[in-house]
Amino acid sequence: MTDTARPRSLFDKLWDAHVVVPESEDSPAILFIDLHLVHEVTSPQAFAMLEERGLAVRRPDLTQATLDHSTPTLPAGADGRLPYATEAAEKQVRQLEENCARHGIDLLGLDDPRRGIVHVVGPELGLTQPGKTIVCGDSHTSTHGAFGALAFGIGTTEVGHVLATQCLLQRKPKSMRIDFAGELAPGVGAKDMALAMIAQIGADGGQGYAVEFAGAAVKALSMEGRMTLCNMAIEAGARVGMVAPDETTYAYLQGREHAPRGKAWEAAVERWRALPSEPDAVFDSEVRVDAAAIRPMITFGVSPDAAAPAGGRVPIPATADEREANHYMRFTPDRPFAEMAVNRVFIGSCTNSRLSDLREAAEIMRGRRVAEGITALVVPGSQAIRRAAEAEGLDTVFLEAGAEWRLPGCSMCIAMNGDQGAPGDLVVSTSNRNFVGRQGKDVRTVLAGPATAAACAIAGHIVDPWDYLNGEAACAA
Ligand SMILES: CC(C)[C@H](C(=O)O)[C@@H](O)C(=O)O
Ligand code: SF4
Repeated sequence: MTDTARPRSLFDKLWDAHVVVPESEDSPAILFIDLHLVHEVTSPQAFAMLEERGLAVRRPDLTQATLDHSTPTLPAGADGRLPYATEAAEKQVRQLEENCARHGIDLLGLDDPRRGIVHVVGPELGLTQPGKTIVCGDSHTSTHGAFGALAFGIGTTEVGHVLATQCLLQRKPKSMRIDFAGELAPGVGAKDMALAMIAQIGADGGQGYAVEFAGAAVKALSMEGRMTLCNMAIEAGARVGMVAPDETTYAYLQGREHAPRGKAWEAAVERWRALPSEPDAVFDSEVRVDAAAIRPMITFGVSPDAAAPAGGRVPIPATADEREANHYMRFTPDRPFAEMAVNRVFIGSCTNSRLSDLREAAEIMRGRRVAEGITALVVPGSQAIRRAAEAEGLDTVFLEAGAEWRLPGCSMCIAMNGDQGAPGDLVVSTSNRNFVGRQGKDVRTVLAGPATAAACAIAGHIVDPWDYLNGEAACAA
């Protein structure tokens, strides 16, 4: 039962407000879900389950679907056909189109000017709002927590449960607050914060916890930066990452397609202002990260916690796992990262494909050329971002630098659509997972922020983006 006298955290408030039936020893709580996001990979079996049981979708009005994982990022060929990687990919797309049509679910279809990666379009359309419970059959649903929502990934069976009932069985996780104290150095971004945090607490450091990111450096982040940070919560093992809503949040949301308007907007903001954790709220675990000490980061292993400053040296592997990871990555221990040659660069994914990310990459690429022999792919997170980037000429910057400018989707983040590295390639990627084979068979992935990835494309090897940034940052380096 809720102890109303206890000072509550943002997470407590979100949880309490959505409990339909409280948790007991024998049974998890039943939570009401305010927004269910759906994509083509984890929904086919869930819809099939509904069919088998003759069930309808309980709340199509609270369900939003998009196509992102399997969609090509190259346009249709001369025959008018999209270059799908496999028949299975095309089938997934068709299946979601049919399922949405049958159940009256709004789908951001292939030709929809609002289509994009599920975790990019939810916020963009103003569907993601403070105070909501948001689920999706996708682990990076934590991204939406950037708005002060309780958002987490669920499995396909649970997707079926939510489609059928708009509710979900859940046990309340423990709570953790990660406080980023101090101010970031110039040229350091949210991705660097995420990688530094994961390196500090480990890829399982957040397991079993709902994490609230707090502190001056988090407060100073844009919504894009907060989304990047919450997106990576899952890579620290936490299913939930959150940031308390504030003026930055409201300014981002106001006027968006699904945001409340007029009097309803004012009432909503008033409700949202009551959400942040109370000063005395108690967390099961508290972590402090020294934000000022963070440098542009990269990963050097096959787990996101194997992260270090890009300007440093390859750590000497100490355990059997580290030796195995090092063997796969083929990095020379104790040598500068800058000696490690790069084959490909991917700028995109739900972690780093928003307009601010593209601007950051373009700032480095402007007036420079991608190094000989390197393929650089820039994939905006949504059609809206693609249009906005083109309106300010970022596409020209990338193309003139010798990079490719593609259509929105998950693309090389997971390589389900055919965009992938060749065996042995070293790929510097702004995505969130560096697992073995994630970007193609035997591909070695180095995770980084957009500025670092762009700088690596220009240099042809791993590099600290501070080498390319002028003014203050260069002096600080
Ligand atoms: C395809 C989907 C189930 C998966 C996820 O849950 O995260 C994907 O988005 C990923 O990033 O690995
Ligand atoms: S961009 Fe990558 S991490 Fe994000 S939803 Fe797509 S596959 Fe998953």
